[in-house]
Amino acid sequence: MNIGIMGGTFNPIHHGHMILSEFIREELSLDRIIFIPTGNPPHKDRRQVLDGQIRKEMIDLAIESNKKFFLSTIEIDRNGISYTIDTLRELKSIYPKDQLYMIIGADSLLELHTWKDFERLISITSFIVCNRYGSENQEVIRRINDLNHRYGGNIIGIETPIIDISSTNIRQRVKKNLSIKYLVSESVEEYISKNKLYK
Ligand SMILES: Nc1ncnc2c1ncn2[C@@H]1O[C@H](COP(=O)(O)OP(=O)(O)OP(=O)(O)O)[C@@H](O)[C@H]1O
Ligand SMILES: O=C(O)c1ccc[n+]([C@@H]2O[C@H](COP(=O)([O-])O)[C@@H](O)[C@H]2O)c1
Repeated sequence: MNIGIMGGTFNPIHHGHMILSEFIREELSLDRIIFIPTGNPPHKDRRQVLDGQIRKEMIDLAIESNKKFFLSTIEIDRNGISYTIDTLRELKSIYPKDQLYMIIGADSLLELHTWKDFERLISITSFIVCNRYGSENQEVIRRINDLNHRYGGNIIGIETPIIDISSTNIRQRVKKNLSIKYLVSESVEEYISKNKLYK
């Protein structure tokens, strides 16, 4: 199987994540996409991040209608900070015969050199990079070529639609009592409202 791994804080999951995952799945003929919410995210202020169980429940709701979308709680279930190198090692032992592709946005690519064991990570992982509003295309291409050349990486840039949605913006809108309709699924919108999240 060809499997896309969509890792993220998902605080909350939004239509940017969903549209890009489906786009990449189709473009690369992937058999499935596995969403992996971070337990304790390495590069984010934990005080701003909702409990893993709540973020997981929102992902469950959002992906319910797509049979090719799956959720894994390996990072939430693991103690300590969720490093991608550990997650990929675990996934490779679960899926030894399958091809794994780690999907990231261009903003994450520009920070990749700060990730744990990044040289090793790049040499053992195929990355798919999506365009992101605010990340300059030429810089992204230059960075991909440089990492592939210097570290023997297999980083592939894909021309994806630019979708200017972020979890940060959604949290800010909820706080200001502004609508988040069409930014997240209806089920996630209801869940956020019912549980008074991000107030
Ligand atoms: N609109 C988007 N376009 C392209 N990539 C995205 C988009 N939203 C998220 N991503 C990518 O999805 C992955 C997980 O993102 P994450 O859950 O942190 O969402 P976010 O919207 O970036 O959150 P926050 O605003 O809280 O930083 C990251 O690799 C990120 O670059
Ligand atoms: O392994 C690391 O050091 C590392 C540092 C920053 C981010 N990541 C991963 O990158 C993915 C997107 O992260 P984020 O913070 O944008 O939600 C998610 O799977 C994180 O676990 C991983």
